[in-house]
Amino acid sequence: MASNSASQILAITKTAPYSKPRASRFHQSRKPYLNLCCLSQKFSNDNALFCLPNSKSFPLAKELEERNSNNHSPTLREICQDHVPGNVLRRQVSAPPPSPSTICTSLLLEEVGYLVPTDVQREALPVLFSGNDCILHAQTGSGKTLTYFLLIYSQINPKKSAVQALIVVPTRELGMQITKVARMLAAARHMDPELEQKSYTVMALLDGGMLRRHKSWLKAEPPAIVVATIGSLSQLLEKQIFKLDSLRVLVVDEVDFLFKSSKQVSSLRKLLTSYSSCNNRQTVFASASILQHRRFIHDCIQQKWTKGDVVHVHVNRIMPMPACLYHRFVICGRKAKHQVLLSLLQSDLPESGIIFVGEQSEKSKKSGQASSTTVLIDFLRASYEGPLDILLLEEDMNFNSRAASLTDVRKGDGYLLVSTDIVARGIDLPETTHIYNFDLPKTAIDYLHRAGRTGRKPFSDKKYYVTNIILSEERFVLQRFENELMFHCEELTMETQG
Ligand SMILES: Nc1ncnc2c1ncn2[C@@H]1O[C@H](COP(=O)(O)OP(=O)(O)OP(=O)(O)O)[C@@H](O)[C@H]1O
Repeated sequence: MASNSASQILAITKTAPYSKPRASRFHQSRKPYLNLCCLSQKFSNDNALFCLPNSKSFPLAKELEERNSNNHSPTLREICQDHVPGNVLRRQVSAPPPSPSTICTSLLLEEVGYLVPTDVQREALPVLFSGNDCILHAQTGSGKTLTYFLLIYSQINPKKSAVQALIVVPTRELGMQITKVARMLAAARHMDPELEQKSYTVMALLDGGMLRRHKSWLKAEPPAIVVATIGSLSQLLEKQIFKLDSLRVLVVDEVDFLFKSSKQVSSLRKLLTSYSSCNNRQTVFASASILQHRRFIHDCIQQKWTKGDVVHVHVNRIMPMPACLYHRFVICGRKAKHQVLLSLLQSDLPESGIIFVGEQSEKSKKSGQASSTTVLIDFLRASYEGPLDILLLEEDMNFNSRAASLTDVRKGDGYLLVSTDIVARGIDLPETTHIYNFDLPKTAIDYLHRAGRTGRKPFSDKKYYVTNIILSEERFVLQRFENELMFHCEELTMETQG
């Protein structure tokens, strides 16, 4: 994928009906000046995280023409430029005009093929551009990240030396992914004639990072955007290494996960109320799963985590699980699980897959037993003869090895990633076609997020597979997940059953 990116951008641009570069007339003409060389250089390094639709399946110019002639629903760019008159939000408060950087960002998205907004983008962007706080509650893989970045890039000023946007994430891995998206979108500044000299700086303040180096950077020249895990962020805020006085947008991604975590919740509350005030910023909470959302919204207002007119954008409320996922289960004995997985891999021929394994208990660690992940990896390395790379990612690995696994996954050669729930939240690996629950997750919400690591191409009509390898006594647990999340799981019978 990475090696194709430059040619994809060029291919799309050839078909796009754009005029010659006229930077000074940019705003009147609404036709972009796109520094292709510069963009293609940037994308060739970073795009592995951002699935670029291929130009053949995404005929931009043709689609634009058709949409223009058919009284179409708005494109992403139009939403950003016009704030969509007559949109879902009726109580628009004095909406500011779209900033050049919002338009540039949307133009950049269009150039890489992101023409049509996803449901959550269509519903939430007008709300966000109107200045409201927002709870983005939409399926996994539905494009919530871009939604809040379009808001961020509409609000921040690269000429100002202060932290203006903060994105809080639960894991280092998700933080690294979001930082890359932020940096990719920052490339849009090259299309804005007013911002020639200044760039949007993005800092990743993540657990396991080099905080000492970050401290000097924060003091010398505060970045416009910070992506942080709550632990690292709190350390620096407590020591007053930097302040959030100029904060315009605060995003808490995977908000339900962070509020559920006993380690992180008190720091999160402090961030939301003591280090900055909801009256001075726009607050965005995002997740595919917000249990008891009415209660949560009530708490948001009561505790002043958000302003009183926070809008709950809830997409696909009837069906929390993406419709493109096809769920199956195989019942077998404990000892046959490895063999069943192997047979599934041989018959499914995944393009890439993630195999979720339960975390090792403290008791089993203390007794010196090998973890299930290690046993499984050893088994696959000895028995799997297919073309995919077998990789491991789990909490107990050090940060460097974790980063190396993710880099290998993103090389694009096809992978079988054996992992614990550490990759279940937010990680975007669009090449994943199959999920295997080697061990069932503990809760329905965990099932939803694990399953959501596949089916991450918003407009694809492909089917993606989630397969559960269970013991007969676990059938009722899976049934409970099915009822709670309203999906159907089909039984698969296999000859290798033990
Ligand atoms: N308008 C769009 N057109 C095409 N692809 C898009 C669009 N918006 C987002 N995407 C792509 O969809 C994929 C999923 O997006 P994203 O990671 O934001 O999902 P999410 O809603 O945050 O999911 P999760 O809840 O699992 O974190 C990404 O690869 C992203 O590049």
